[in-house]
Amino acid sequence: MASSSNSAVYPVGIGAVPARPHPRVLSIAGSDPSGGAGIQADLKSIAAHGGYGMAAITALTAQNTLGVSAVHVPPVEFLRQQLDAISSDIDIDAVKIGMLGDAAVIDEVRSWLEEVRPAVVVLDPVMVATSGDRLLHETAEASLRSLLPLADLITPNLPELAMLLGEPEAPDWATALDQGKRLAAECGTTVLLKGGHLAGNDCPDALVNTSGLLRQDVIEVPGTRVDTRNSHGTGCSLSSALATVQARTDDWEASLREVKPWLLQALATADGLKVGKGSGPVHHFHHLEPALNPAGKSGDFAARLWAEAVPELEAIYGLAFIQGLQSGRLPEPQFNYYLAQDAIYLNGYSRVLARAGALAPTEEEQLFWAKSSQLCLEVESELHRDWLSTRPASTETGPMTRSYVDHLLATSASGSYAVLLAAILPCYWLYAEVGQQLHAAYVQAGAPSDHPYAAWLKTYADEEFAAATRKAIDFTDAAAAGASAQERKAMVEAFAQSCRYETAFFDAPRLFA
Ligand SMILES: Nc1ncnc2c1ncn2[C@@H]1O[C@H](COP(=O)(O)OP(=O)(O)OP(=O)(O)O)[C@@H](O)[C@H]1O
Ligand SMILES: Cc1ncc(COP(=O)(O)O)c(N)n1
Repeated sequence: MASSSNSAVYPVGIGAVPARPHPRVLSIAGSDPSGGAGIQADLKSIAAHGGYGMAAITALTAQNTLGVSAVHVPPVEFLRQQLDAISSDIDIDAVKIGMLGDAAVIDEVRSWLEEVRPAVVVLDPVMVATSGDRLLHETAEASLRSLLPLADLITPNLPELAMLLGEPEAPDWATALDQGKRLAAECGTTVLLKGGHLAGNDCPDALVNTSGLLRQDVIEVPGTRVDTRNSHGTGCSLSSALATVQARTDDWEASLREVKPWLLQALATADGLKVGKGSGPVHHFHHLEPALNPAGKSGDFAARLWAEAVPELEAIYGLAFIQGLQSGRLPEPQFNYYLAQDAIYLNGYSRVLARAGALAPTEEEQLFWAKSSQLCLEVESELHRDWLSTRPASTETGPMTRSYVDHLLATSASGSYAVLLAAILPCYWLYAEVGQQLHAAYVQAGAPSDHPYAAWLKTYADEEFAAATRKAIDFTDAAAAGASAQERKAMVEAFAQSCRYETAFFDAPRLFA
């Protein structure tokens, strides 16, 4: 199933930075011995994105998940020795700058940056920790402002943004965007606005640059707020991940679209780490566990279904269609066939989702399925408008599409909400998994702009779709909890059948295009 948004076609930036599969990324930041923020978070985040991490320590903190109890800033001469030791030997592809502590440290970093001029510089203007403890001396705020023009990207949270402009904190996102534009124009750089400090369910981020460097002045990437207190170090993790991915893609938008879903999943899985009594760290390496495997978070039943899905997932990765899509060698008629069949499928799927809405036991679920049903139709018309209007492809329903939709319709006629959800789920779950994998592989390969399916592959990093998938999993799990033994057996069968159709659907272009 095609993802719900994000399918705009945009060019990959062609800049001076060559694509590098394993960027050498230096973090210049403070140490958090409890491992959640500072250089410790940066090194994990860089490694999680395939970079080679290095660290020059500006300050030592004594802190844990409850707060900072002491800060020690070593002599700046020693910081300079660390920086020189690295840059005299190693080519640095990207630098992330975090806690600086005081004005002398800022001056030293500025003088080193002016000499070495790394290709990518991301500056996270760390001032106050989540716990409320100061990490930058008050007298150093003016020095920090003067460092901003040396960065390619600045990543302030809303209080930091306000401080850098000398204005009150933005009460809403629209004001924050306005402040971001002014800061970007003032410093001649790109600003990443972060929505973590907003009230409400949304956690958007936005790249802002008013000089024409981006596709448009403001590029917003939406995000749903994860309900967790374990968000220590999100800012550090985000900025170092962006530095790493940017060294590979040379495209801030592509970098943010890759990093944001990763960060949301790191937050969504943070509670499982069980570190400390306060605001614990995020899970940087959640993707080493099956990305959406709910074994920890959801109930046993979803885990059991997942066990059914794994062999199908492996079969999908082995398909010539998927490999061709990834390598770019997929014959175009097959791609066109796939898109046309996807549009037909989505029309049928939308009817089945509407039926789930009709059977749903709670208003929350009813609303979710009704909205999903509508979204399917929107994606169907988007496919026709943006992708199929210029491509020759048959509009006839292919045999696999027909069989898959017939299976879903038959299940929806059974009247069991639980069994219907089990049949619906693979389209979300497998698509989200395959999409994430294909997108990651594309970015890992340096996001080549001459890849014939680049625009399509970019649509796969869709956090909204990943969030909807998690919801669909949770609803299925809850439905299983209230189902009879017989229904649960039927659920496993319906789920397994849909998984097989998912594989067949991806294989159909090879056979029928
Ligand atoms: N609860 C949450 N759910 C989803 N995303 C979040 C949440 N909290 C923060 N984020 C995201 O994390 C990133 C960091 O945002 P935030 O505004 O919290 O920055 P910060 O204050 O510098 O981070 P830190 O908490 O490390 O100090 C952004 O991408 C933001 O959208
Ligand atoms: C060394 C260091 N650097 C940065 C932060 C900010 O992270 P957070 O705002 O999540 O506490 C921190 N607490 N410690």
